[in-house]
Amino acid sequence: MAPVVDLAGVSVVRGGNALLHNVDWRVDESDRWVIIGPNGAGKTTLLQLISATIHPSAGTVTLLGERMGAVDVFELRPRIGMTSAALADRIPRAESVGNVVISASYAVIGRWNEKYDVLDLKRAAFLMRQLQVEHLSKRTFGTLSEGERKRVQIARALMTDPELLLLDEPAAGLDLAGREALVDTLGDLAEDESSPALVLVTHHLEEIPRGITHAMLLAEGGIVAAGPIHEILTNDALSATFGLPLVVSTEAGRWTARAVRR
Ligand SMILES: Nc1ncnc2c1ncn2[C@@H]1O[C@H](COP(=O)(O)OP(=O)(O)OP(=O)(O)O)[C@@H](O)[C@H]1O
Repeated sequence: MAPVVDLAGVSVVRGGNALLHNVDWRVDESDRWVIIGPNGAGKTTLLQLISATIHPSAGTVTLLGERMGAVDVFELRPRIGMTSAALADRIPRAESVGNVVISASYAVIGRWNEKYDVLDLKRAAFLMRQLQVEHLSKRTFGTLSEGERKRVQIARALMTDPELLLLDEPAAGLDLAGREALVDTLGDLAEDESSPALVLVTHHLEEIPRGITHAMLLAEGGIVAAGPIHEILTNDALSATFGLPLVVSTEAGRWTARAVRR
């Protein structure tokens, strides 16, 4: 089976600075990855690469078996689902939740004059049920809480039945109860074998859901460590990534990190 993501010797340079340098990385179909790193590490740049949004300055990026530069990105993008704060900002606040979700099948935000078939309507209803927002389908996006908006965005990202799902800081800005509820839903998604390959970016180990199989630690545009999560999230590797002594612990599939008291 071809990898879902295959990066070889990838660098991204802007204004003479290497935002990413010499990144080699492979994501397989059954993988669920978390990418962790401090502000400015290059996490968003990496997601832009693997969502076919930007091209590398050097190296090769192969997504879903298609090499970037040799494929029409407009054919590739519907095969990749993504949520991020930047995409959320583009959703019209007056649009209904049902329309926000279903309009992804036409790669537009919000409904215009498209005709949806029964399968589209059924899939949108199924996803709203899965993300527990079915009762909100007639509400406008602008009236939702932050936690409800995150769930609607994930349902929208899954609408095209993508082969790769990218979640950029899905739990950012949620209160404790909202975070725990969303992380639990993401755990169900990650543990479901029928889910697409998953790549989730976060700053906080507490936001890693159950079912995540792999971790990448990123700092200053380079990979500090990447591989099976229990081999990667060690005190030493995490301390090196964030530049301070940290202790990592794990219980019942969840992770925490705290600074060592001097
Ligand atoms: N177009 C650009 N030109 C120059 N520098 C850029 C450009 N875009 C991003 N950068 C810089 O590249 C670095 C990596 O940015 P990126 O957004 O990928 O980091 P990040 O890990 O997602 O950070 P955060 O956790 O704060 O969101 C940052 O220092 C940023 O200022």
